[in-house]
Amino acid sequence: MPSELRQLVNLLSSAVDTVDGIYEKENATFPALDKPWNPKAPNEILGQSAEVAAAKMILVAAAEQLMATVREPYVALIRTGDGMTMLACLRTLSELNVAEILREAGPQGLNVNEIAAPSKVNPDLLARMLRLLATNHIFTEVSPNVFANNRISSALDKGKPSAELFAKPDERLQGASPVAALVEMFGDDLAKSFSHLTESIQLDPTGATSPMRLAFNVPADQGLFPWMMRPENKKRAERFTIAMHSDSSREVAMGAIYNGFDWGLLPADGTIVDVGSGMGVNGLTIAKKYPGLRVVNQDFAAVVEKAKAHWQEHLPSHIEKGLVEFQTHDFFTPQPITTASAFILRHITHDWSDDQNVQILRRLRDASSPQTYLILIEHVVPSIAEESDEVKKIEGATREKAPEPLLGNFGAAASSIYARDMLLHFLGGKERTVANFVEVFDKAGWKLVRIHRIPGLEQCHVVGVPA
Ligand SMILES: C[S@@+](CC[C@H](N)C(=O)[O-])C[C@H]1O[C@@H](n2cnc3c(N)ncnc32)[C@H](O)[C@@H]1O
Repeated sequence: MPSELRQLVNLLSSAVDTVDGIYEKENATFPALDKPWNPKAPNEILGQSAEVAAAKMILVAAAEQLMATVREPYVALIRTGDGMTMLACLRTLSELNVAEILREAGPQGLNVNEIAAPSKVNPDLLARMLRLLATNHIFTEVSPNVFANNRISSALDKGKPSAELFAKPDERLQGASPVAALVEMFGDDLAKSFSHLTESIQLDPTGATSPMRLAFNVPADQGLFPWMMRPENKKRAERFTIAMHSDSSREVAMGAIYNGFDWGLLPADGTIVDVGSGMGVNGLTIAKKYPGLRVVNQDFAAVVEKAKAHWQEHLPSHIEKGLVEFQTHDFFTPQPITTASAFILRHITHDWSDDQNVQILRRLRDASSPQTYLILIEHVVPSIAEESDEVKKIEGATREKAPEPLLGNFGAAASSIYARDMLLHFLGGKERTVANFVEVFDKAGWKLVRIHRIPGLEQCHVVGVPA
C-alpha cells in the first residue's frame, strides 16, 4: 500500500494528466499564473468545463491535504493568521486602486514609489504588503520594489482608468466586477466582526448575538438590514449591494434558476410569490421562460419600488399584462397570498436563526394549499462524514464523495461553503445542512421532498410540500 503522501501525489499526477490531455487536445495552454486574467480567453473558458473543473477540484484538495500533512502543526495553526493579514493588505491595495495602476503599467511593472504616489501613502509599507501577497501568488515582484499584476491580482481590477477611480472615489465600485467590493467588504465589515466571535459566543451561547452587532454597536432592537439603511451607512450599504450582486449576476448569466426545480410542474397560469424578493430578479427570470405565470414580489416598501423599476426596464410586458404585483410585506406577518403555486425564498432563510425561520415558513404554510411548493434557493452545507440514513433517503441530498485519501467533502477545495456559513454567522444568520433544513421544515409544517443541485454552483433548490 503506498504511503498517504504517495497516494496524494498520485491523485495530483493523474488530475494533471487529465487537464494536460484536455488542453493538448484543444491545442491550448493552461492559464499562466504570472499573466493577467482574461475570463473571456478560450483557455480560461476551457478551464470552466465540467471535466477540467472536476480535475481542478482534486488538484486543490490533494495539494492542500499534502500541505496540511507535511507542515509542522504549529506552523499550520499560526499560518491561519496569514489569511487575516493578507485580507487586510488586499483591502488596502484595492482601496488604493493598485491593480488598476499596475494594469496601466503593463508587464514590466512599476516601482512602489509610483504606485504610492496617487494616494500619497508610505511606499515602504506598500512594498511590504505587496511582497507578502506576491509570496502567496497575488501580484509579482518583477525586480526589487517593482511589482506587476498576475492572474490573481488582476481579478481585483475594477476595469476603469485609475485616474477616474481617484477623481471619483465614491463611485469606484459602481459598474465594476463585484470582486473588489467583496474583498473590501470582507476586509472591513467582516474583519471588524471576526474579532468579536469569541465574545459573542460567551455573551450569548445560542449564537443569537451576532459578532457584527457587537463590532458596530447595532442596537438590539434594530435589524441589521434597517441599520445598514441608515444615512451614515450609505457607503457600506452600497458596497454590500454590489458585493452581493456577484452571486445573482453569475446565476442569471448561467440560467441557473432553470436548472433545478422544474417550473413546468406549476400550472401554466399559476402564481409564484417571491418572498423577500429584493429587485425581483428570480420571478423575472422565471417569467421570461414561463410567460403565463403571475409573479408577486414582496419586500420592504423601498425595495419593492426598486423591484418595480427593475421589471419596468427588463420585462415591461408582464407589467402591462397585469401579471406582476409589487407588495410591501413583512414576512414575519401573515402571508396575504393564499393562492400561491409556489413560494420562492432566495437567500432569505440564511439570514435568520432556526426559530425565526420556523416563524417565516409557518406564515407561508398557513397560506398554502396542498398543491403549493416551497422552494428555497440556498447553499446546503455538506457533512464531512457520511450523511445519516435519514438524509440519504431524500432525493438529491447526498453529493459525490471525493476519492481516498481525500476528505470525503474534498476538504479545503470545498472550504468556501463552510467559510460562507461563518460569514453569515457574523451577520447573524447561517447556512444549513440537509438535516437542519429538515428540522426547520418539520417545525413549520413542511416536508422536505428533494434537493436539486445546480451544476457549477454550490447553491441548491430545496423543495418542500405541505406536511
Ligand atoms: C439577501 S436579500 C435577498 C433578495 C432576493 N431574494 C434575491 O434573491 O436577490 C434579503 C432580502 O430580504 C428582505 N427582507 C429582510 N427582512 C424582511 C422582512 N422582514 N420582510 C420582507 N423582506 C425582508 C431584504 O429587504 C432583502 O431584499
